[in-house]
Amino acid sequence: MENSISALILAGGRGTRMGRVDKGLQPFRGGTLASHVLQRLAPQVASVTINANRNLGAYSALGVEVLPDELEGYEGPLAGLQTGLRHCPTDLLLTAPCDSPFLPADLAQRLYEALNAQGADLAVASTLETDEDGKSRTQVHPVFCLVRKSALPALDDYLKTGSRKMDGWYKAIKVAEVLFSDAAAFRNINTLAELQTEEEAGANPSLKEVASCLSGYDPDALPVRNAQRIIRDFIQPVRGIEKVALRSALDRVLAADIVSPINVPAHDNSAMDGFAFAGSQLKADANTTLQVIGTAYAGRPSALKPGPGECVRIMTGGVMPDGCDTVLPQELAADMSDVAVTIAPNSVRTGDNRRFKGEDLAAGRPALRKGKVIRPADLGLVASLGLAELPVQRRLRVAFFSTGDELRSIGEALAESCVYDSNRYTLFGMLQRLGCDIVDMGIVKDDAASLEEALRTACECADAVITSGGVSVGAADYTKQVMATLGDVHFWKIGMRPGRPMAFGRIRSSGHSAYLFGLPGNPVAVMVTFYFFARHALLRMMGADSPGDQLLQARCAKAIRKKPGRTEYQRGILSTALDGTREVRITGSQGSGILRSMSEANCMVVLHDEQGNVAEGDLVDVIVFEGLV
Ligand SMILES: Nc1nc2c(c(=O)[nH]1)N[C@H]1C(S)=C(S)[C@@H](COP(=O)(O)OP(=O)(O)OC[C@H]3O[C@@H](n4cnc5c(N)ncnc54)[C@H](O)[C@@H]3O)O[C@H]1N2
Ligand code: MOO
Ligand SMILES: [Mg+2]
Repeated sequence: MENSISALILAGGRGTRMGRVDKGLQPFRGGTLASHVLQRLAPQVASVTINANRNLGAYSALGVEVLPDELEGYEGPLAGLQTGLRHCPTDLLLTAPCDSPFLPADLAQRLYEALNAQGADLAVASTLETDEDGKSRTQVHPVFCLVRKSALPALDDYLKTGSRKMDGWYKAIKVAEVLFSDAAAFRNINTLAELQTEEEAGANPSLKEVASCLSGYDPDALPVRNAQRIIRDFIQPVRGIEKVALRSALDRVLAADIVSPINVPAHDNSAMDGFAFAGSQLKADANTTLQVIGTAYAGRPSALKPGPGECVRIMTGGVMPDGCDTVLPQELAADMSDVAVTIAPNSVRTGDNRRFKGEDLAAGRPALRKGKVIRPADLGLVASLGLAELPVQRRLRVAFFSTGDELRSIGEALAESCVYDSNRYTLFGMLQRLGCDIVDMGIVKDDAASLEEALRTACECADAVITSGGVSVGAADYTKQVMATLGDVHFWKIGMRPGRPMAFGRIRSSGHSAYLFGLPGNPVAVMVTFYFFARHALLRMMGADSPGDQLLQARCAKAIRKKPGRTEYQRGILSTALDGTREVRITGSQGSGILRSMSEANCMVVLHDEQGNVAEGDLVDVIVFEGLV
């Protein structure tokens, strides 16, 4: 379908209601209105063109073709459509105005289906609107349409009559109307005040708005990648920067670019203990003998300036004397004494063994980028710049508790049919490793009042709240009910194993808000949902660059059974086989209550949605638990 449709963004208006500004170029949520429309349309069609009558260069900068109206004088959207159809590279043209950044992700698909089903020339979107007196009526949105290129002659004829009304033209062609359920997706931004309001709302979009960016969002059958995408788009980084002493910055997130105040190294210097000289003196086919005029030590400035036929004895790190560009390591000398050195042909080339000023870090250039999680090498790098402190993002505060009447804490007697609470300990470990400030709220009984109180307290004291248990369909679970009353929370069934049920959203209490991760109760499911959803989200909240999950491939030592249609995270042991290749085997039983499978593992085997059974010897993706840094 996509191949037969190209899209046209209508940006050719005067922007009268916006004070004659160029609407499409108004800044909006980190881009412009037009760039948001482009982002929404591009995945739905083969190519996108913009119809604009001014600032053509600024529109071209979006990387698409820009066409002005062929009719002169800002003649409205039909003039844009005429130009678009004339140049349309496909049989079908989809249009949308430049001020509708929320347009549906399935606009092309739905219009296309209706166009074909009804054998129409044009399919147009409509929605149900409620009047002030409470009555519903259909609102047609003529600028959101899919038109056959073959309708161009009819449009040319209509425009020749002098008429310019979108729907006036419909009399000459066959039109299909398509009812969309989400009226909000078609809203356009007409005034600067509306733009401002939307900009502010955009800082905190609702989960529904974020989820609507994905076509076919179904909370009861959500692929892992879609859940990850919604979480990523919904989460906003927290604000707050502190300055800490260099050593305390380890594992923290850098809050600003660090620009090098100096060159490292500060001077050209020698990489070897040996003799420094001008390489132009080297003879190609005979020995070169140079007189030694003195010694340059590391850290001791010298004014030595060898002339023709001269060199300087130099130590590693010693500043290269004026006029020298080459160092002969002393062990390569054909002959040497305190006063002279002899260099055989081809034992060194001009420029060898010289380290350049600023080759590690150049003054004025960023040495480290904002968002980096500081590692040991970074501490050393910052030290080499002579900086004693670093600006880092404040630590995230994460509150968590376990839910379930069957849970007991360490130290309590284990009554019949009860289990000790292990989830708070795995969560503690995972959060500690991420560098969060932790608020452990213990075990909360499965009754509505206790759960509400716990969620409110957590929300008021933390940036994120993590709970475990009670998100499935069990009869004694109040967790979901209470979560739903406290904010914008969705309950998902994710296409994965373990970790199918999960709650995600944002809760509010007494003017505070916090992101909520309602993880499933099973101990392995808690860890898997933490690693593949909560962890990325928390890193994003911290403002950290997160490269995503780093997958390696390993040969499967034994066949694994796997159903296509869901992502499985099996616990594995990665090792090096006798032939030196990487090999992985599964840690026994993979039940989501078997925490031992996690403890014995050193990696996670990721079996993707589309993957089926894995045969012995097949390559599979794995994520290792521990890295070097
Ligand atoms: N009819 C259905 N039943 C279940 C479904 C389903 O789709 N339909 N999903 C299953 C899956 S998958 C999971 S995971 C669990 C999730 O259930 P809950 O989030 O409601 O969790 P609970 O019922 O409270 O607990 C599940 C299990 O885990 C043990 N648990 C809970 N918390 C802890 C803890 N802190 N430490 C140790 N163990 C804990 C709890 O005792 C239960 O055995 O639902 C399935 N059922
Ligand atoms: O999420 Mo559940 O642990 O898959 O069994
Ligand atoms: Mg349950």
